[in-house]
Amino acid sequence: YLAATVWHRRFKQFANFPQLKPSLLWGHLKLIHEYTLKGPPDVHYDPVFATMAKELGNPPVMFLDLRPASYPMVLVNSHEVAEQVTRASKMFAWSTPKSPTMGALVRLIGPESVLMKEKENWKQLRKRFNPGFAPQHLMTLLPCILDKTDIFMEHLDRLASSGEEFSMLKHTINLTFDIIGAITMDVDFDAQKSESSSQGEFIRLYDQLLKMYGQEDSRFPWWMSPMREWRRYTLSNQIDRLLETMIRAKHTQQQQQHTTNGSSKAKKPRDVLSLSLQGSDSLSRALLTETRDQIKTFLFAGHDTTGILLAWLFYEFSRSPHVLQAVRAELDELFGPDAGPAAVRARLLAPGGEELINRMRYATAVVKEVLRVYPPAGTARMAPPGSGFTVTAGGRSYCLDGAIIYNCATIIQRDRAVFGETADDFVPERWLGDKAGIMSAGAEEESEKRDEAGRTFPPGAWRPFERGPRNCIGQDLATIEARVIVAAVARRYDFVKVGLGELDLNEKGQPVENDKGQYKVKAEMYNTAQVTAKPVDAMRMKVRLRA
Ligand code: HEM
Repeated sequence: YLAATVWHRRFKQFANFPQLKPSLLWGHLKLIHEYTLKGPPDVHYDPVFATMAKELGNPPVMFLDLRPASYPMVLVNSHEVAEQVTRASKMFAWSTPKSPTMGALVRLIGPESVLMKEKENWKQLRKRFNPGFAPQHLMTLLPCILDKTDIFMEHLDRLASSGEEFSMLKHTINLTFDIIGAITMDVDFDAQKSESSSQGEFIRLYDQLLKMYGQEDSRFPWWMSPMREWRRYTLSNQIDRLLETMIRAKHTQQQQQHTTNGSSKAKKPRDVLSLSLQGSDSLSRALLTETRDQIKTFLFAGHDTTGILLAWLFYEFSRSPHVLQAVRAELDELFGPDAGPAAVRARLLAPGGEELINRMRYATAVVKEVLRVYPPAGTARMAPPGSGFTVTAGGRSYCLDGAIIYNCATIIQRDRAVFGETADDFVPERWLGDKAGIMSAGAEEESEKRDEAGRTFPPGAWRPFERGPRNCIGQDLATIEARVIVAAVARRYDFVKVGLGELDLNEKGQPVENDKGQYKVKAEMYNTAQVTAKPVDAMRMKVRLRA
């Protein structure tokens, strides 16, 4: 009976899906391992899956049997199927439920996190926190983003004068952590303090917790390494206590302001936490836990992905001379010839400054292209077994019940059928045909995108923030942040990659352009998996002050 069951599950249950031949004992795990060994051993699993899918002729969905290590998985390679998974349907009013594998993140984001909640519970949370991420509100936070960017530039100035090599990702992640801390809680976490000894207790603990989520740490389930799980648990608990103290203090402060000043006179708080606590006279245990876990989620989701976006963006500046030139020309036109931080700040904070961000058309296209080529995150869903959740692709129907459904943004956003021959290349110009709402990734009613050559892109083909009701709450924040930082930084520094991705100079020591207008590099950079997809060497770079 056992043998028949295993045989059925392995070879019959998902037999109608395109797939490479599984092994009876290891399903596709052995094959994934073999394909991984064809490239660098620490490469992210997305390119490995992409190679496997290519072998099958790039089907819209591909089955990967991860049993006994995990659930069986359906890899979604087509934007049409991805849309069916993430849109609201009769069966799932707020799109297909999240995958139980999200539970691996529980110590980072908390059990009550909006990322993991479903149905009404999720809807209430999203409603409660949405106002803090509305674009008009975010624009009022420009001074805060600029303050933190100034500190980032102080570091870059110092590194430029010393000529040292450094990790760009570490710096961008510290910058985005400081920004998200200020925006969500109005707290200065001092993540950008150069001496780690002078950083606060919170950053120290948080840093330790993040370090426990490396590629190796996440490869095996918790019961195979109970000590690691225990350490995560204790660190997470310590972080929870600190956050709870901060939330209580904020609540008390709000209550006091309310009684002493009267609501009309009091300076209106702008941070996400204060906005979400408004109208809550008492802070019950349940409200405290719920709020703590959302703040924890925002801190994690809001810094890691945006830091990665910036690191890849500066990498592209280092090897795509025409892109950097076009960004600088646009900034000269919009912000005037003075590229100094004070001048950029003054222009952004003057009346009409916010409008400038929306007019950064080329820089916006660059951000969009970075997110297309190097998406930091994706979504994994699962329809309950027996629910009959079915998608159609290429005239065939596939029932996805009981399998992890992984929308693989790396594959979807490099689809040749959509992006043509240049699908793998970095070409920001493809987005210049977009109308004003270039960043409106989540707007379902959006019309098709058009590139300069008049080619159209279906809106679902660009999904770094995912789409549908469960799309990213912080997408406007991330893209506003990125554009403000580009405005401040792009004309001040030249970026030089060192190590992997270093330029391949000619005998005269000059960079050489390839036929795509990019400098040739000695070896290609790639992503590794550390919860999200991160540049493998944490983006080793040098910067030079521009002459
Ligand atoms: C470049 C930056 C970012 C990228 C690429 C990104 C990507 C994503 C993706 C793919 C999802 C869907 C996850 C899933 O379905 O499991 C998501 C959800 C989410 N993101 Fe982001 N994100 C970014 C920035 C931010 C920022 C700045 C915040 C700020 C708080 C944030 C907060 C969230 C939250 C709370 C969710 C869950 C939304 C829900 O389930 O209702 N993200 N993000």
